[in-house]
Amino acid sequence: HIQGTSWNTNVITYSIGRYTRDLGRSTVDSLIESAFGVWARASGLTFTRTYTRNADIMVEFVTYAHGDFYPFDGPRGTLAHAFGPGMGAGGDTHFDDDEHWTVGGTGFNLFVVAAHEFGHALGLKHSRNPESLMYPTYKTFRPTNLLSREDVANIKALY
Ligand SMILES: COc1ccc(S(=O)(=O)[C@H](CC(=O)O)C(F)F)cc1
Ligand SMILES: [Zn+2]
Ligand SMILES: [Zn+2]
Repeated sequence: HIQGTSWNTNVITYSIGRYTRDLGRSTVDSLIESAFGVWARASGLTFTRTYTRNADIMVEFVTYAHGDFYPFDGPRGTLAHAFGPGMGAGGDTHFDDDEHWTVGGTGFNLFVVAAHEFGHALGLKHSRNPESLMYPTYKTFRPTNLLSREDVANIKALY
């Protein structure tokens, strides 16, 4: 995973490939859009959805081996991963479809996990601050203010 690099454009395209069956497509679409919106507000970046496979960030729900060197592991464990900025697989974000993806309540909150992964897709590494979205372990966040002051400072330092 290329870390620490950043995109050299302010308009970043994304495309959604395979979906999960845990949620309706329009629900997934809006959660993904909202997760990008968290970073757009803090960075001034613009995220534009396209319907081609050569978008900067390809978003997919996959299981086990899925075409990169990071196969998923079934339920729990790794929930998702994202490549750092770059051509080709750079930025691509994969969700383990063996997890139960939810809007809230039991299972893993897709909005929260996606916002964390998109932090990686934009070039952010993990934080040691448990209050930060980029802290390495999943927890339920107050969906109102997902980003810590540190998250905001780190994305502003990159863009
Ligand atoms: C808060 O968002 C997340 C926390 C932890 C994860 S993870 O447990 O899947 C993590 C992957 C990651 O940090 O992106 C682990 F190393 F696999 C994903 C999203
Ligand atoms: Zn993958
Ligand atoms: Zn992470």
